Amino acid sequence: MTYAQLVVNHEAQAMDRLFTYGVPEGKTVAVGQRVKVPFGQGNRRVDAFVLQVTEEAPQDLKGLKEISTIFPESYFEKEHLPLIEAVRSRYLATYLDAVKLLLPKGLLQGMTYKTSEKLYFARPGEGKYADPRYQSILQEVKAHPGEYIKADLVRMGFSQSSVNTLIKHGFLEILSENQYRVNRQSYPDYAPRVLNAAQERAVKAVTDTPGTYLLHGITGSGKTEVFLELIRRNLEAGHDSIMLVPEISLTPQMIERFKGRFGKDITIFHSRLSDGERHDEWHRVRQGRVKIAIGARSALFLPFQDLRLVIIDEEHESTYKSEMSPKYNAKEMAEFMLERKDGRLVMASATPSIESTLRAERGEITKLELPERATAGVLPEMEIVDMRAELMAGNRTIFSRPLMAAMTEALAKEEQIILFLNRRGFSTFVSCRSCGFVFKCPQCDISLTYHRDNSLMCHQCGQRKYLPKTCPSCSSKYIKQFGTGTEKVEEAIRQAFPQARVMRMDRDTTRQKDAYETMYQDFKNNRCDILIGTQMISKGLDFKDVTLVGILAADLSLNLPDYRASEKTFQLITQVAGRAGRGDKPGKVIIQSYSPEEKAIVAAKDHDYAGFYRQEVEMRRMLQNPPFSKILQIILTSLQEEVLIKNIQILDSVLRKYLIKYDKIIVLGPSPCLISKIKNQHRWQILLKGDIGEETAQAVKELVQSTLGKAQKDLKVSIDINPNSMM
Ligand SMILES: Nc1ncnc2c1ncn2[C@@H]1O[C@H](COP(=O)(O)OP(=O)(O)OP(=O)(O)O)[C@@H](O)[C@H]1O
Ligand SMILES: [Zn+2]
Repeated sequence: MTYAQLVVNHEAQAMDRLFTYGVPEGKTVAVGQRVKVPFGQGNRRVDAFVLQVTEEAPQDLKGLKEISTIFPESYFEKEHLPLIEAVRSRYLATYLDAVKLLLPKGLLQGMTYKTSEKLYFARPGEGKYADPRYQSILQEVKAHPGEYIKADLVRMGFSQSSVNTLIKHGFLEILSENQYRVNRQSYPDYAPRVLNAAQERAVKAVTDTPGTYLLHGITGSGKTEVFLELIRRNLEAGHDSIMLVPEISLTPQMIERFKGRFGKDITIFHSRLSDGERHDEWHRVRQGRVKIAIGARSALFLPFQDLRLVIIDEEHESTYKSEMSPKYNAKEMAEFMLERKDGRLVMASATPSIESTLRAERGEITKLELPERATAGVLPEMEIVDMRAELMAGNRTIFSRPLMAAMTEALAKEEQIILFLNRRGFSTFVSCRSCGFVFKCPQCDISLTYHRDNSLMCHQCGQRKYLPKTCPSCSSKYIKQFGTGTEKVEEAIRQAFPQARVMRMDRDTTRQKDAYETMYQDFKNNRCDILIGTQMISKGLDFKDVTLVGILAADLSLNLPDYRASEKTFQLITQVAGRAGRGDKPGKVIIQSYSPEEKAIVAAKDHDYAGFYRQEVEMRRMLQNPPFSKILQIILTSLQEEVLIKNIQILDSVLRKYLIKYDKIIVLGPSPCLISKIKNQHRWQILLKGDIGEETAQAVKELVQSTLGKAQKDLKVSIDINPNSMM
């Protein structure tokens, strides 16, 4: 008899092992196939996936059950097993979580293809069917074979009964086919540029030798052109390529460039696709119909047959680390996958992460540089404005005098302006000027954001309420929003420059499906003078007429309780500033700040990546922060605060006792998280910091599970290695 070891579709931690089942006589199964099996005491039929097939009988044959259904499709191959193991062991995930990465979206919910009944022309109309009302239908279908279903023709104004008659008498034919839910929009050709010397060198280095590369190219240095050329060469050699980008820089412009260069050969895989579309794209890849994918993190696991090139754009972004189980890091997994088949990984950024530059310095990966802009332009001129001095001089507005002057000048010259404000939620809280009371969400414990319709909103849970007229704490009338939101900036701009055409781009204004695309086109075609926005406009945009960038509050991100605050601030300023002066007109950037002496701000002003890196890496080394250590974050959440506190204290003392033998790991906490409550769930955390290897992490995970044991019915645990956020 043949036996199969299966991963069963069951969420419980305790089920995180392989189960052995017998394969029915006369049947075969292979790794990656989906089956149904009777499971548990009630023999409920559940989905499972084959991980191993063996002829060897298991030790304990008692109670062995058989697979009940075998589906024909398989979803992964033997060669994926190391990947599944790696995701499981490095990120403390379950088999099921790891396997799910490789499945098409919606599979376990029973999603299949949409089939549709497409019309084809069969034979010319004759006799009474030569009548124009029939002829016009036949001609239309003949000109567009397989493009219409009946409903389409009716929508176009043809009579339904005429169409039916033509089908009935065999003039038109219906064929049903799997319908791919793909976007067929076509794009103008995006012709290749002649590469400059630095671009040429980078392309050659990567082409010549497999391995991992860090491409450090300043803003506007033409990294995209390097990516396109590398992909073209990889395609020419018959291999598959993936380019990962952060969701927010998958801009219409980026899509335009890739579709315009590679046409239909490419799939764009992002969160705005419906589950159905993702399901279909997965199958297009599986069938080898496309050889290139661009997408967010999860596109890395599309089922390409011969993946040899992965490009990770904006590699410094935190979005490559998943915050949901499995909490994998796509950069690490890409490297893992490619190493095993002599592939090439290119991580690119204008502001590489401290970690990647350190790896390059240590010789673990190869650094390539694009030190100059690809167009005639140079990097913009940068100016820091001390907002404290502005206040002292009596300027209480959001805009400093130098910024006002620069805006006036740019508008007069009919040039475009970008105003950047980071993270709206942080800057628009409402407080009482008499007693200091701050409006917070009673459920989530973060400050509420003021909106212009006089409402307050929690951006964690979405609760909204009206702003009262007086302070709930002291009844004073002097309650006022503090700082600025993008809406307020927009209002102030409209007052200051009533003639200017203004657009605001943030999560509120881009919620509708095509809003982003429309705004992008408007700005590109100079139908707008001033673009106000959040992170969304900080990267990737390449508009030649933008000569002025204003960064309204550079220090907001400096005050995050995170060891990466400084790095993030430097990156953000550099990236936004990089939007200025990309054409042949010189650019100018004004950075408004309340802490103008901060090293992140000064270094960004001086375009001094190397200087910033040296200081920052020393600081990390001194404080033993990553990349010189790992952080393991254990978050407990519960509706019941006492249960939570009691358990986390027990856990803390168990962990401390256990970790005594590891003198290189320190335990921080337990403490309430900065966001101490989400949807009424209280949150506390313990942080471990130090030399935490895979085995240690695994041991800690098991210890956490066993210590909490039954208490887990009242609380949830999340364990994350090097988390994105420590809030
Ligand atoms: N070899 C070249 N010759 C002429 N123009 C080029 C060349 N390479 C790139 N460009 C142009 O330079 C501009 C900037 O290129 P691109 O957008 O690729 O920069 P980038 O490095 O990705 O910048 P960022 O990181 O700021 O987004 C584009 O308009 C592009 O068309
Ligand atoms: Zn809330």
